[in-house]
Amino acid sequence: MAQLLITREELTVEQISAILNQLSWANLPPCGNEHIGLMRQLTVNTPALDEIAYVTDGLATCSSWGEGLYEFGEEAVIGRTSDGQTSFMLSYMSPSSGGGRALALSQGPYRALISLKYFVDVIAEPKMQMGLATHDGRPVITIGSSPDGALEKALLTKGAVQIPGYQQAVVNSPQWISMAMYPGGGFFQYLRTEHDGLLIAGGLVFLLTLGIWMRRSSPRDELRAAIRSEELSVHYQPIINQRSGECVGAEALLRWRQSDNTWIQPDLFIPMAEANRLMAPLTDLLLRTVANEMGPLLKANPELHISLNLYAEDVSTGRVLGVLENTLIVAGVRPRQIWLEVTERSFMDIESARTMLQQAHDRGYIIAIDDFGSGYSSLQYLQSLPVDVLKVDKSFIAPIGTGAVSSHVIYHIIEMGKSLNLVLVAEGVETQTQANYLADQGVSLVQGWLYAKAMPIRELHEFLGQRPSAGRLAAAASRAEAV
Ligand SMILES: Nc1nc2c(ncn2[C@@H]2O[C@@H]3COP(=O)(O)O[C@H]4[C@@H](O)[C@H](n5cnc6c(=O)[nH]c(N)nc65)O[C@@H]4COP(=O)(O)O[C@H]3[C@H]2O)c(=O)[nH]1
Repeated sequence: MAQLLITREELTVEQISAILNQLSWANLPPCGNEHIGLMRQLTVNTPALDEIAYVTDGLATCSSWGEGLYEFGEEAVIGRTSDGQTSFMLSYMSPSSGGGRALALSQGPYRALISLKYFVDVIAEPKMQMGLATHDGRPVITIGSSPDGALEKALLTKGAVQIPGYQQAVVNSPQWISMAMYPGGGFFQYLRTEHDGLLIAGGLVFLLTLGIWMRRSSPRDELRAAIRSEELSVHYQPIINQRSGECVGAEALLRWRQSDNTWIQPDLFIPMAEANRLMAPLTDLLLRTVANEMGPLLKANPELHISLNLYAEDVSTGRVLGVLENTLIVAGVRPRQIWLEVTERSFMDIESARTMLQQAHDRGYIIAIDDFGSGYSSLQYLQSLPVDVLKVDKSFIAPIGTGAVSSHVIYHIIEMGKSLNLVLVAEGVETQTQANYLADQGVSLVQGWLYAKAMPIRELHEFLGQRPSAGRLAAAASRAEAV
């Protein structure tokens, strides 16, 4: 886990430094429409990033969310990237993004802000404590720390001192110290306290085994092994028509549950898979699992659809079309029940993307643009590609009803979608206020925790059975399975 936290940190810093370089190279007139549009597009397409601000003399003159002056609170510089170009500081989000604490990456006049909450999402194991500190032991983020301050003490000693009553693991990188602690005695403590003799006698064997285990259990190797042993599973998040209350489909989302029952979030392991060329096997696993688990339900309910996330290379190579044929289509699912979600990141090679999406569209699949941002280039893509559905990213839904500057952006996105005759799906709907606003604007397809979180297939069957108009879906699926 300590290694995973550092991996997330390093991948995030690498990705965001590249974004800041891109902004500097673009050299656009500060705070003009094009400049704000580019900052917004980069923010929306980068899950880790909450906001980019353009700063002069400690004042932000504009940000991804528009114009408007605001002052940064007291910031503390805590380190620099190895090339010295980007510095890290503990900072604050702007008032329109909620004002919480943030890690800022600063390069020239740009400040990229990442909410500290982002790093907390790494684990879902309640007893695990985790912390990230600067290389000299100053805590930056702590997760689940206990009142005895054990985690903070361990971080200050850079993990050199073993805190009684905990198992602890520490990983050092040139910039960071990452620590994971678990209460109670574990295997290592048992060996150390009770069986010193055994430890010495077996030391050589133990170290050899540990060496092999450590080599095998880098996060990358664990992910590879998890894909091979199908340790990853798929959860399904319902998509609801809020006018009729019916569940019209579901989005398939990958989940990784490790052998110690820790859940790892996709926005951590997917970048790791991308960096290690593991995305193709991951997509194959997704499609196989969805065909097995949801195939009968979809076959029996022609009106129900499944939304699948494709990654950039799935789109540029077109390889995924063959995999779809051999999995979902063989299982009797109709192409129009399959929505392929693609993000703007897939359009780096726009010509290959256009060819693949056109082929997919011609075969009857529905093309959805995911995590849609409102930059100028987005509109350009929308007009030139065979797109049917626009999935409005949750970052545009969250500000609805808060009075934040960014809350107006959603209105323009909806108008744009309507003018292009696209079906709109709002993602990340959490409150009734958001749902009412969307209904008033004519957006009927919604997805979010207000209705349901992503769930395993068995719970999806129960969910469908409980919905008044959708009970027939589950019943029909059971009949189909029985045949
Ligand atoms: N705060 C909040 N969040 C909500 C709410 N409703 C849904 N979400 C979360 O929003 C994400 C929606 O998926 P996405 O934008 O496609 O974003 C996905 C997608 O880009 C990627 N991903 C997940 N599964 C796959 C996959 O099978 N293949 C590929 N290529 N990417 C995947 O990982 C991203 C994150 O997935 P998840 O962590 O499952 O996070 C999911 C979902 O759990 C809500 O009301 N509030």
